[in-house]
Amino acid sequence: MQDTARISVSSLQNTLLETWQNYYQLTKPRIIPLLLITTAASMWIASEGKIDPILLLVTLTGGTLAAASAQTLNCIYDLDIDYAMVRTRKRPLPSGKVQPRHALIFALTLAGLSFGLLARFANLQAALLAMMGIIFYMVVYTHMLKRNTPQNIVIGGAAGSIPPLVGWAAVTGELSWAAWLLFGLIFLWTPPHFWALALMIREDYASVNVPMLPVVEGEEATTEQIWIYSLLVVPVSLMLIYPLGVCGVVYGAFAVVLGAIFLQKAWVLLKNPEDLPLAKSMFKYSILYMMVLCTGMVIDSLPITHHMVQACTGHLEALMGMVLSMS
Ligand code: HEM
Ligand SMILES: CC(C)=CCC/C(C)=C/CC/C(C)=C/COP(=O)(O)OP(=O)(O)O
Repeated sequence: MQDTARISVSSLQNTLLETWQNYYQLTKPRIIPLLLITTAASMWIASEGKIDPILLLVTLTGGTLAAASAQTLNCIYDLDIDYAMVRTRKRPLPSGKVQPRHALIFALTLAGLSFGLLARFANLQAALLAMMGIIFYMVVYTHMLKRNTPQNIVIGGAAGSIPPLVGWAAVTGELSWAAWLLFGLIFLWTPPHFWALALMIREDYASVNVPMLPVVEGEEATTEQIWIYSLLVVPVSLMLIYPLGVCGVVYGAFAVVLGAIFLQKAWVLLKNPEDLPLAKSMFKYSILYMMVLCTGMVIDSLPITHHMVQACTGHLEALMGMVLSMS
């Protein structure tokens, strides 16, 4: 009797774990951490390094729920092409592990929880922006653009640029030029990020008639576009320092070094458009770039960083004074 009970408890545990894993995978969980890093960086800048930990927790939780809802809705809408593409056919919906109706209830519940959490414990602006992210991603990118134009991810990239707006609004209740610059930075970063990947999986997209740029215009045109957007990303990343003045020299060092590597990779890819390992390297670096750049924003915003920079500046001025007095 006891053995039977033990077996049924164990099988129930396994079933629950498997169900959790299936719904977890529906949310495309590996993408969400970078969305949250851009949100957190925005919050640290907006709060000038003195962030409220509860507000940070609430906003990142609300952002996670919203992104999870958006990605689940995207999986429901794209069930047909996800089933056909090699890269996506093992996802929970095309593989039949989760039913679309249950996924829809899951996604709408996540969106409701996100809105409630952000509206109650952050503010209405952050909650509405998170919902805007879901709606823009689903209506503009997934429904209107993805299957119809090679500019799909350029315009649709605005969805993935909304998280820092949510973070900024959560801290300040409004959207300043700096918030929109962070939006613009991710907006311009998205094409190099995704088109480098799309170069590697263009046959997959061609098999389901999704007009990604490499499918429609080929590798050369795609690597040219990656180069052009990369040339825009780097100066825009420096605009946080000048003219906006919300980041300082520490962030500047991150932005210059990371940006130089970004441009170098984009340039080499431009000269070798059919080199898929280079495309893979560019895709992976695009993620590292955004991750470390946002880390630089956070470090730069900390009060201790400002004190250290001021101390160094003071020592440098004293040294310069000594050198000048000796000459
Ligand atoms: C329209 C805009 C975007 C498109 C079309 C896009 C597309 C993709 C695709 C297809 C993948 C491969 C995922 C997989 O096969 O499971 C991917 C990976 C990834 N994306 Fe993007 N992406 C976009 C914007 C963003 C944004 C805004 C971020 C974060 C700020 C982001 C972060 C990531 C990360 C971290 C990965 C790696 C996930 C992994 O390691 O498997 N993406 N992206
Ligand atoms: C505030 C808020 C919730 C904003 C939304 C942020 C968000 C979910 C961005 C997703 C960007 C992305 C990875 C798109 C890929 O979709 P795809 O359909 O091209 O990818 P797939 O082919 O791998 O399914």
